[in-house]
Amino acid sequence: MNYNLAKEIAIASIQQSAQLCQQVRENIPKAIEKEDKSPVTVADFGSQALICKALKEAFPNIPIVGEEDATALRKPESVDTINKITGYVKNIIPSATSDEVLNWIDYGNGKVGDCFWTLDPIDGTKGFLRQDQYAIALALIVDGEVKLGLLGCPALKLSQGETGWLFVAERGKGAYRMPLAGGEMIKQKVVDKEDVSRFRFVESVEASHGNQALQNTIAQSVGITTESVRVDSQAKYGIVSSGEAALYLRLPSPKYPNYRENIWDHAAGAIVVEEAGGKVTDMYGKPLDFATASKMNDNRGVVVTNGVIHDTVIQAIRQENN
Ligand SMILES: Nc1ncnc2c1ncn2[C@@H]1O[C@H](COP(=O)(O)O)[C@@H](OP(=O)(O)O)[C@H]1O
Ligand SMILES: [Mg+2]
Ligand SMILES: [Mg+2]
Ligand SMILES: [Mg+2]
Repeated sequence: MNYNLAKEIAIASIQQSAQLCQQVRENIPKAIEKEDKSPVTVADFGSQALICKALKEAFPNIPIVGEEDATALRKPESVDTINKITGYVKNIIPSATSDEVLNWIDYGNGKVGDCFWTLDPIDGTKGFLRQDQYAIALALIVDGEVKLGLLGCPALKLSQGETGWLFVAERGKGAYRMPLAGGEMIKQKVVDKEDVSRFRFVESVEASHGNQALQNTIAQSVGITTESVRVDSQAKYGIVSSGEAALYLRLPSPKYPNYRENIWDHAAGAIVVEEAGGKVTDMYGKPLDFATASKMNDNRGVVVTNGVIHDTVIQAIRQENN
């Protein structure tokens, strides 16, 4: 597999998708409710259409396991929505028709296998709707291992540089970030233990996506006394990978004890942190399973660290659970 070509196609399609998402955001999009009651917007669909089209044209035989699906859009009552999505896609691909856009979205109905992409066209839809953080997350998984991961974070501002970053990581070749609009690649490195000033922890904004009380207890028990930084989406992985936080905790919400994490919510972020020297496991220290299904049925929670504190965090979680 030519990972350089894959990276190039992925970067270009994420940049296109970020343009569409930002255009939608300027027009204050409305949430559409999905069957599972979670929100989706015309940007989620438009982003999935653009990225799936680009990937399928370059790699026709590699399935794409994407979050969204066009079934609901094919219903007669959804004609306004699909026309709106196609309008935004046409700003990027003028020749696009609604039928093509529906088919491009449904390229994302691929199944996990020995080589597949997983795509979250907008991770953090609630953040996107709130005009806060969101991420366009794409990963390539080969023989059960994440080989490539890309995170487009159009609204992310770090301690230096402009707003809008694109994180790129290839297994064994390090993690980098570049300005989303293009520019120099900056090597990523997680925070050292000594750098206490950046020894912060990040967690979701949405209380229902984690266990904020327990997350704060665990963070304090490993010496992080500052308030948590609440951020939507896998931008949290970009922040840990940039060395601007030491820990991202995502413990199961007591309200949804049977919830299982989607692979598209973590695959890209995981390699972006691992290739910057960090570590990503579930709350028991088990590796995340990106190979078996689109949900990580045998994992509970997610722990993301700078590596050096990982075992201490897992130990602290074990103690709290006894
Ligand atoms: N009860 C729950 N526990 C954990 N994650 C959840 C959840 N309900 C939804 N999510 C996931 O949380 C993701 C957003 O993560 P974060 O909280 O870090 O912003 C959502 O992705 P989408 O926004 O792509 O649907 C969704 O998949
Ligand atoms: Mg969603
Ligand atoms: Mg998501
Ligand atoms: Mg999503």
